[in-house]
Amino acid sequence: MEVIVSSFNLLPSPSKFLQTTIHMGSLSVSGTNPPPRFHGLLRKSSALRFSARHSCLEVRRVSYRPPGTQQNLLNDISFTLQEKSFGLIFGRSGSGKTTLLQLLAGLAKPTSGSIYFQSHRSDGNVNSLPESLSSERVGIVFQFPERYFLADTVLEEVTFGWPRQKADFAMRQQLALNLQYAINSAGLNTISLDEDPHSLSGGYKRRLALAIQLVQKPDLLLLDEPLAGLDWKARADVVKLLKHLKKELTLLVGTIGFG
Ligand SMILES: Nc1ncnc2c1ncn2[C@@H]1O[C@H](COP(=O)(O)OP(=O)(O)OP(=O)(O)O)[C@@H](O)[C@H]1O
Repeated sequence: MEVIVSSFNLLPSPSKFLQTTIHMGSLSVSGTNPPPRFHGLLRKSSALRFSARHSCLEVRRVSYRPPGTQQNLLNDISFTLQEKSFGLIFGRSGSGKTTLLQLLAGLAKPTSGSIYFQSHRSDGNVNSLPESLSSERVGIVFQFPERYFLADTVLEEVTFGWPRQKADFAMRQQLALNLQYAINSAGLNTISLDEDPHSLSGGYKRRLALAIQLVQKPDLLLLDEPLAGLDWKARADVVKLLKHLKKELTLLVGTIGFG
């Protein structure tokens, strides 16, 4: 099994394209190129610069063995991803991409190793204690997210997880701002919020899935095969949207790639 995490903003040389190869079991892969469908996103992110103070997602020596099994699905994985950059995990089907994303989203706990946000000063030294990835700070969009739509309207779908009891004014104001941010950021402002989610085009369904996560204003957004099942036009649409989103948050995408 193998998983490759590729990013143009891996530390410690942010201006240079670096590729981290993650060794799993006895196999390793090197010299592999990212899948072409994400090239535009990766090229753009190489132009990013460190800000005076920046925060990174740090994955350190993470291994994972599902409870009750004898074999590790992930072995000794380490990488760093700078905030507001785009990272790509690519590997063969069954190599563990989804498992890694689930660990990052806190849906399962690593058997060993650690996952945290670390803030750095401009000289590269750490600035504070590591912070855990709380569920409010991390969003995850699963493969074919439209299969999990439950509501009758776009508005209900985006606000599905909101508190049902009466919120005070400050909270309602914050929720309204978050809603506006999610709708605008996901490019849903051209459709009616009364629309049935199931009647949307493939590309708009993916936009809606993104809006559902964006409404909680995460720092890190994880996407599992965000282009799967889309035609070329919808794919281009989603890639364009991701390019826009990486200006505001850290994106990590899992996708099939063979090198
Ligand atoms: N809870 C579990 N117990 C045992 N095996 C598991 C468990 N979860 C996943 N697996 C196995 O671990 C391997 C990695 O699965 P995972 O879904 O993470 O791979 P993937 O790279 O995302 O695959 P794909 O590209 O096909 O989605 C697969 O062989 C899968 O069957």
